[in-house]
Amino acid sequence: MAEPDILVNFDLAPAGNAFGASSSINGIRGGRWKDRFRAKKRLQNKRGKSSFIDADGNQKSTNSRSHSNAKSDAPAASDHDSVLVNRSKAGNEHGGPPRSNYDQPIISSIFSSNPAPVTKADKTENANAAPAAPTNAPLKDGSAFSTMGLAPTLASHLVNNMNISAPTSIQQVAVPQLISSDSDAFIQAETGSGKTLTYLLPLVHRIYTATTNGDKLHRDSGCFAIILAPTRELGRQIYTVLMQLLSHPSLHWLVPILILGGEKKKSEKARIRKGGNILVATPGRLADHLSNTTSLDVGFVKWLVLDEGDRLMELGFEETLQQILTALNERAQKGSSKGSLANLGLPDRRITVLCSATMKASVQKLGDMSLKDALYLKSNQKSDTADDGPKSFQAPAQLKQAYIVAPAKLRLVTLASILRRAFVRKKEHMKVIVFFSCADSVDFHYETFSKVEEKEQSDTSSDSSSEDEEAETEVEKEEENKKKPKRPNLAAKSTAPLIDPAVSLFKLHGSLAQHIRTTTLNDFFHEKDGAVLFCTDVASRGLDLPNVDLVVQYDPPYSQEDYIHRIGRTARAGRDGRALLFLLPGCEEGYPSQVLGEQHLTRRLADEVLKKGFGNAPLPGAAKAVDPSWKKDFMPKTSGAKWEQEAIEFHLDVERRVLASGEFSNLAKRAFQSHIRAYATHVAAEREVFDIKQLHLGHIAKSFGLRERPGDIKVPARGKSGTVSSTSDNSRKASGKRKLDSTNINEDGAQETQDEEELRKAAQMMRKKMREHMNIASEFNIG
Ligand SMILES: Nc1ncnc2c1ncn2[C@@H]1O[C@H](COP(=O)(O)OP(=O)(O)OP(=O)(O)O)[C@@H](O)[C@H]1O
Repeated sequence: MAEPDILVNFDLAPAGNAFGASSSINGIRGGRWKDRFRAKKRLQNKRGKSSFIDADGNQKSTNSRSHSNAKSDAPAASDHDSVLVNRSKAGNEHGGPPRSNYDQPIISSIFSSNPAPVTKADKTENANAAPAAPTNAPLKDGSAFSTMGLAPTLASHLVNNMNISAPTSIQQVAVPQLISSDSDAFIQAETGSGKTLTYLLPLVHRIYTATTNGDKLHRDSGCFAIILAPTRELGRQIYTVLMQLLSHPSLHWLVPILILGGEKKKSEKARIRKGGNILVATPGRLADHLSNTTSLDVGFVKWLVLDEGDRLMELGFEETLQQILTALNERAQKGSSKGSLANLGLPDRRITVLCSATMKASVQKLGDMSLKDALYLKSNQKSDTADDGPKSFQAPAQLKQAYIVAPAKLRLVTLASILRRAFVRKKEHMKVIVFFSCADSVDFHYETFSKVEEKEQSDTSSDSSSEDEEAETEVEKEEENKKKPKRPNLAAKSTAPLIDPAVSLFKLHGSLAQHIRTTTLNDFFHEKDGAVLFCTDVASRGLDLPNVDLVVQYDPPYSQEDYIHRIGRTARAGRDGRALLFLLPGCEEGYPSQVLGEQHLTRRLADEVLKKGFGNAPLPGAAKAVDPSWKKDFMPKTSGAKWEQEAIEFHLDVERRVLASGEFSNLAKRAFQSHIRAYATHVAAEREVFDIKQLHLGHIAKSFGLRERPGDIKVPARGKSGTVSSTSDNSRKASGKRKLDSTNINEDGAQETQDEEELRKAAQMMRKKMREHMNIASEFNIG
């Protein structure tokens, strides 16, 4: 059938604009506009012609079989970088429109009409300057764990079995204090400075020495410590470090328990019944067990650690934390059913330790709620460049921070260029993390860069707990697992031919089922070849992933604290690392000075980055979008630079995939919509820099491979296949809440804490912006 399905993706202006006459198309008169149009298409097909739409929105026609006529029909080579593409070269991977429609050429114009940066790069900056001396590394001044008051067994266990020979600065300051004092404490130190061991070592030391002071304790003696983490991933990581610490034979009686949202409650209950001495938990699930699990004995709890304090507050755990504190106070007054543990050398009162790399109002509020006469413990190590004034946050000095001002339409190709370059010199063990503002955008970009045909099975259902009958005990669970067929590898993992075929691509966000999140992180952690992780902020806090050399913030963070935590996934424990932030030309260029002030960021030039990424060999696994013979006649006369042409081809290939596949197109539309919504939720203090009114929605849509006018983008309703609603309809329904990774937030029992009023205003602004664009012609108003 010659139905021109492709045109449903374009906003056609009234027929008169598109075809030169409102009542006659190619001399065909009368009847409905659609019928005339179909007749015209039939005529064209008979003549062996196909049509294309140029970047200025004009319908053109040319002979697709004979190149001799091509020049006369084609648009004159324009000063902008449009290119004619024969889409028949591409496969129809997702069951898109019929192939005949796919043969129509399209135009791309990513290098035209881009706003120029409003600020100039500082010529004196040298991005290749040697990094400063590390500020979060183990000390090299002869400091040793054995001289810090730690039990010799523990100190030698660290050196001999955990390969940790010298303390970091914060460990040197805080461990002796926490061993000798019963005061509450607030530990503030840079990302990757070893805060986990800083609070674990003193409490394990004190429980260990208590066993040598009096009666032997055992797993049933009660819970001595609770460690709360804001995310399940972080909870699991803390638990792993704790297990390593307790793997010494003299400590094997000390049993840790992990209880997390998203895990089976019944098996957790069984573990709690068996007894455990140190509990690592997410707040929502702990509150649940405190209310419903009678065997959870917290009458003895002597330590409460609140890791990533600000994040705990941000995710809306304030009320839950208050409940937990109240429950712990009540149970402490009642005492434990196991009797008294007096005179064992454990603290008389419960010590609360609050931990964070950043200090902001929410941490102070949590401190007010939970701490009493607390010690403020911070690292002694100063960076060569920083002054001594109080800091709300600071990045490790050796971390090289940079930003790039990339126009919206060039964002995708710039990202491709950066990722490709990242693996040129080294692949082994090299890892990159790319942060996006929302789960939909992660999904879209993951799909864009993935090798679609060979993608491994990935399950995106959001709840894993309902899929199996819950096992009563660990033993029963084991038995059940043996009977079950082996699960395929469920990691959200793929290969990345558009970066490098040897590189693996992973994705992580809160809408993935818990078992996929866990497997994905685990696989990324152990990946020996090059690997890239596309993720939301679910991976920004506390995660300790080895060999992360580069952190890219493709979407800027929601606050300066998020910035610090995101870049803190690299340059850990004294290692080198690089961080790159994407900004749009215009008001966003103020971000480094207006928001990050204390940090020093060098500027990288978008052109230079693109040249490096696209100037050499074509992307290894990329399908070639442009038929060379067409290219000869129609490749635009821009600067003629190879890198520009390669970048255009890369982008066209993505646009082509969007046009060809309903599924991929829906992914792109959802991602675009969620991206805009997310943009509207930047904190009020930063809204001058992230001003939604300045966004060019058409250009943003382009970076998602979309060619429609933003107002015409029909975003499919989630879960109701076949039903679509326009972006503007959906945005009308938008709550405006920053609930971008909802599973992560809600399953753990957190509520929104963002100022409702502030968010409502943001949503209003976003809706206004969308309405404005409904009626404004842009380059997407084709026809
Ligand atoms: N004394 C030490 N010597 C060498 N490596 C260490 C030392 N202490 C901790 N590490 C390692 O440093 C890395 C970072 O530790 P950790 O995750 O505790 O940092 P953090 O300060 O909590 O970071 P974040 O603020 O990002 O959560 C881990 O891989 C850990 O094993």
